[in-house]
Amino acid sequence: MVKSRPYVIISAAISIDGKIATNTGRSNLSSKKDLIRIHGLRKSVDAILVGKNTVQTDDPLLTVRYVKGKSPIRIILDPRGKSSAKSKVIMTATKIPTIIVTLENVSKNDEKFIAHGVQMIKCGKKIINLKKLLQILKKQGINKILVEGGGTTNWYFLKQQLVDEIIVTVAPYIVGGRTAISFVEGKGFTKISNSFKLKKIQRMQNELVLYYVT
Ligand SMILES: NC(=O)C1=CN([C@@H]2O[C@H](COP(=O)(O)OP(=O)(O)OC[C@H]3O[C@@H](n4cnc5c(N)ncnc54)[C@H](O)[C@@H]3O)[C@@H](O)[C@H]2O)C=CC1
Ligand SMILES: Nc1nc(O)c(N)c(N[C@@H]2O[C@H](COP(=O)(O)O)[C@@H](O)[C@H]2O)n1
Repeated sequence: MVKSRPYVIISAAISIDGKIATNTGRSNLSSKKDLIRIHGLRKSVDAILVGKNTVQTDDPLLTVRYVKGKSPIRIILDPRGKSSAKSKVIMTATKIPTIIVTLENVSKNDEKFIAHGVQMIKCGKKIINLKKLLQILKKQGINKILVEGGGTTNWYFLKQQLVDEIIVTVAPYIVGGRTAISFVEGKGFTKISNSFKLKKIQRMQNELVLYYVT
């Protein structure tokens, strides 16, 4: 049965204690070797998706650089369209297709994004309707999406069981701190359920890359 949504992979680097960033937002956890692997993963998907806090904190490019290959479409979940037009991902939108997803009743910031060649998608009234967004993206020919976080975005996808694969690098650091960002933020599950199957383990010096499927 052909799915009406793209295949969704969540990818992240986590500390031994499950954090993806320190309480000051630092997230340089992966080794260069792992970054090369990640850029190979990015090359293999049609789109890469992050939440607006990741754009705000990291000012990422979200491109393929450490290997040869085409950069995927970039998708930012930004319900109120608050991302800065000066962010790298917006400033490079004429070169790499970029989509900003906002809520349906939000349009006052559209112009600043459209001026940079960004495609706007409006989806959802109070929160972005991910099921509807994924159907729209599938219809646009996007068949495989890499969700690169952060923790809140990961929660929204996992809560609605919209994830097919999880690839996490366990990096050899302890981050700690109640306010540091975890791999999955949000309300959290009340029960230990929805287990994932461990498909593969890859050791890279002091890092372990774990591959899970639903
Ligand atoms: N170590 C790693 O692999 C990675 C680390 N990070 C780190 O994670 C941190 C950011 O994570 P978070 O603060 O959790 O934020 P986030 O990057 O997940 O963005 C969350 C925001 O995105 C929007 N959003 C996402 N899904 C939505 C939905 N379904 N409906 C409506 N709005 C939605 C909301 O505005 C929400 O507040 C940064 O410090 C960054 O450095 C980010 C990606 C990867
Ligand atoms: N897998 C992974 N390992 C890390 O150590 C990371 N810090 C991240 N961060 C993600 O990559 C984005 C930066 O990408 P660019 O180098 O700017 O293309 C960052 O925003 C996170 O999404 N990921």
